[in-house]
Amino acid sequence: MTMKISDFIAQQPATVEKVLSDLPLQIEAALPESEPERVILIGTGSSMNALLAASDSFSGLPAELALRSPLTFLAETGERRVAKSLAIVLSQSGNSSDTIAATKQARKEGMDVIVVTAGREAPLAACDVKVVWLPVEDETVGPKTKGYTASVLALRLIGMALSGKTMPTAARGFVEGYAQLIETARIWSTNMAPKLAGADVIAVLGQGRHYGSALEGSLKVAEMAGIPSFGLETEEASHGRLHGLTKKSVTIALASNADELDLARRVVAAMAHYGLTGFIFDLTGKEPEGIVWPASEEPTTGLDTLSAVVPFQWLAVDLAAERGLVPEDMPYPGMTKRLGIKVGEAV
Ligand SMILES: O=P(O)(O)OC[C@H]1O[C@](O)(CO)[C@@H](O)[C@@H]1O
Repeated sequence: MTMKISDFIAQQPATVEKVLSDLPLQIEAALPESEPERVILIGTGSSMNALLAASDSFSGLPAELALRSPLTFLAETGERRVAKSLAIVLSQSGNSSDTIAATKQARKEGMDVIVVTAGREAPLAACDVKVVWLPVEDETVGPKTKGYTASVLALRLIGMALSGKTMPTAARGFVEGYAQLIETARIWSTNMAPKLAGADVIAVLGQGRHYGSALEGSLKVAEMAGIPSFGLETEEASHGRLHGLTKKSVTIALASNADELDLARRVVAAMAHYGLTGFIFDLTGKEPEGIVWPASEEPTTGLDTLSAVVPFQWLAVDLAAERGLVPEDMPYPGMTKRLGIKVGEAV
């Protein structure tokens, strides 16, 4: 039986449990012997979004932190060769050509490299690197959902392990709330999709780690439902971008604390004055009505980055259906192959 994206979305609580139980040992075995002076996070597309969503878990390290797309990494020279560098490379498929090239280059320069991937047969894992395996190898569709979730969590665990920390056992309580979120967000999306299917643009705003969530949420909508969609920092959006919206546009602003909520409320209120549609996903509260977010963690472990994207995953599937598209196919089948961005069989 062919698995659908809706199945993968629903499997995410089980994926989170598997990552929490299986990956810490793999990560311990993959860490370099000596402390790195520089950590470079490398990935593209959904994997770049996951790196952005998890990068705060590396910020407490004494090492300098850099985040690079594979092509930017390949084009750079100099500095990174001198310090003891650790490249952490994420590719959910293990088939992205530029990511493979960047990995080979990092090894050629003598860097320690940890690859995070689900692609057991893919060329990336064969690059003489340490590998952390994401337990999502059956997700062979282009638009990833549980692969993204597994990636963010794996990276958070790696960031913590590099700082000598482990995920608090209380984090396991998150899974229950997360399962409830998957269900409530599904119902919310079923109700909302008919109202949003005519949008000319869906903008997703987020600040801090949720800039990554905003990029990922908007990527799902674009690649499954074919609606122009983009992610922006909420702060950036308030500096001119809102003028590019129309009365047919929809903006969703993520907020994960009081400051972000204040900014999101100001943005949405200003938009409403001009008849522009905007609403808020308050990850610590009760907005939008119907979605039950997992209880906020104190102190934060950043697990809300797993929650923030869930309504967008469902919305992308439902909007595709509303527009007569098959989400697994993406609006322009064969695009990846034409772009030449993947090795092997690409959709
Ligand atoms: O994580 P990977 O497998 O390197 O893929 C990166 C990106 O490539 C695509 O498969 C196609 O661009 C995206 O859906 C994905 O986000």
